[in-house]
Amino acid sequence: MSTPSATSDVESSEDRFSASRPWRAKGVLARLVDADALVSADVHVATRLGAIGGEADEQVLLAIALTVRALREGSVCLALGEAATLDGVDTALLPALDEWHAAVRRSPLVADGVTGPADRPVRWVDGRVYLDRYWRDEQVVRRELHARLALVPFDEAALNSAVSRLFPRPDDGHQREAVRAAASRRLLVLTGGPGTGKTTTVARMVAALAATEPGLRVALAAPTGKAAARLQESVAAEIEQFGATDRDAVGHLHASTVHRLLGWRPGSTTRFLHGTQRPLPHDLVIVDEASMVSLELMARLAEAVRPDARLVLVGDPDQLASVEAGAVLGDLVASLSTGVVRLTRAHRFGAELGALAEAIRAGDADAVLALLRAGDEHREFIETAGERASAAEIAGLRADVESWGHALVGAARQGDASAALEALGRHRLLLAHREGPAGVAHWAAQAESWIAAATGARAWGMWPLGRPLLVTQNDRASGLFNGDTGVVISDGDDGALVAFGEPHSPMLVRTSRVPVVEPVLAMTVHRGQGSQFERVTVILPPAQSPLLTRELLYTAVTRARSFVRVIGTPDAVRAAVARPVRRASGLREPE
Ligand SMILES: Nc1ncnc2c1ncn2[C@@H]1O[C@H](COP(=O)(O)OP(=O)(O)OP(=O)(O)O)[C@@H](O)[C@H]1O
Repeated sequence: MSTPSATSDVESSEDRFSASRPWRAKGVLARLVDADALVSADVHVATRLGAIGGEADEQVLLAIALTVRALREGSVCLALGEAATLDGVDTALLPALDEWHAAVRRSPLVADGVTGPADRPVRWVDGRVYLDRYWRDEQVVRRELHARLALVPFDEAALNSAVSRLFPRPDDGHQREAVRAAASRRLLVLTGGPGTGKTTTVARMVAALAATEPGLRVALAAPTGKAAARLQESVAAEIEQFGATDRDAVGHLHASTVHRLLGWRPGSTTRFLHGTQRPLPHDLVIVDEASMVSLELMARLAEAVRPDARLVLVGDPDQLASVEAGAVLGDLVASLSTGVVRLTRAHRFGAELGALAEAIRAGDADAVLALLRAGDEHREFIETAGERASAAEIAGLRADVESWGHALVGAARQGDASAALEALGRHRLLLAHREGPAGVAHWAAQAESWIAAATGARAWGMWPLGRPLLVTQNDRASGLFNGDTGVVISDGDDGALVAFGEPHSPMLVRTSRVPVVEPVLAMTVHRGQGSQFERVTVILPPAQSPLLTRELLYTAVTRARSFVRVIGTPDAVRAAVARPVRRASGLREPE
């Protein structure tokens, strides 16, 4: 193993105390920090565990630090054999694999294998290194979900008659299959791209299962308050279409966040009221936008659903996964041979955008570029000559933002909440990064100044009329959730109100009661998840950006209902398509 690099010996005092440079890091850990392959927190966790557990072997500390990095990047564990593929990691700095495995397995910090002791902070299983609590969560998810895959008896005659009634069209085949699958096992993973009928299927599935099991207790949930509100609204609209018998059988369905369903305990984000000891009372638990559920939350959910109840996970595994570690939905789709139904027929999403999304999903960069370059009223590719778009290259974006601003400010001045909310959904500017030339901060300021110049609206002060706002914290008092968006509108007098919700049912909140908000003239693709807009412009970062992934491009493109404009270099498009996110986990591995 190596000695500290020459650069670390001549570091400036500023470097020494920078947040990313642990001053106590030595040897290979220091070199990996210098190479930006590790940050201070990775090294800190490893050295603290080493100090507590009496482990000084640099090879073990290196494995732990790289595992912490992997968690930071969304993986659940680190396969030591793949450490050399991590960005910034110089293979020459890594120990020989056999020697490395042996050192980790004999460490007093490490439980060796699935039968290893339960009181060690780190676990090694088949070449993968976990912080032990993630391994335990993975075991819970695997055990609880796999146990639900056994076939269960159900009233076939009642189900068939309900399915024929609820899905009368010949081409509803996949949706009918999904309902049968939900009846025949206690786990269903229902996937599909935007507008493929997932929510419609959920509503009709509840009705069909309620026909076979009168009195069925149903819980609907989603990872965010916004997604839960959207689920509730869509399911309620679908139920309205049912005949009286099915409507009565289903009753009123309320959707909540997964956290609230499990019984949030104040002061703890990881412990809930409901769990193995006190399971949820429901017979059917349906979780929408399940791609955003982390491993940890999925483990708590899986424990809390009664073993004899049904769990239905609904989502699009090709979208960006949860911010926290784990991509459980994707892992389940990749590893389960039963219990997964994918809806493929796009009911709403325009065919042209559907083809583009499919080409991204399939990883076919040539097809993606050809579809983008073909350009029509649904898609536009602004191929920038350099990494930064010129004024001419962003002229179309500017025109869209200005027309968006006119609609927002016009409706706001009239005090017309519905028109303001309708305008809000007309266009959204999406970016991969928060900071930098291709980041939200820069482009939001740009958009705000364009709107101010075009409309004469003031761009300062807390509540300028027409300003779009994003709620950044859940607030029970006002019923607003992190991720909700609204528009400042006139109260008809000298003051302002903020309109939230949907255009057909706006919710008006006094400015004094509005929770923590920020202007939302542009947002990250991550933030845009769970929402759709008429027109979307996505500005890609340089091809080298680590955030530029297939899931990012897919999520951005599928936020558009009718038009998407991609601004960037062809290299950036190719880089995105070529880089599916690989989140390491043991869930994909056979048992
Ligand atoms: N079997 C069907 N027959 C006719 N229309 C349908 C059918 N299934 C879905 N739709 C319609 O297709 C549109 C999209 O359906 P839905 O909202 O259920 O899709 P989704 O996959 O949940 O979309 P998203 O991912 O955006 O939430 C809706 O307008 C819905 O009414």
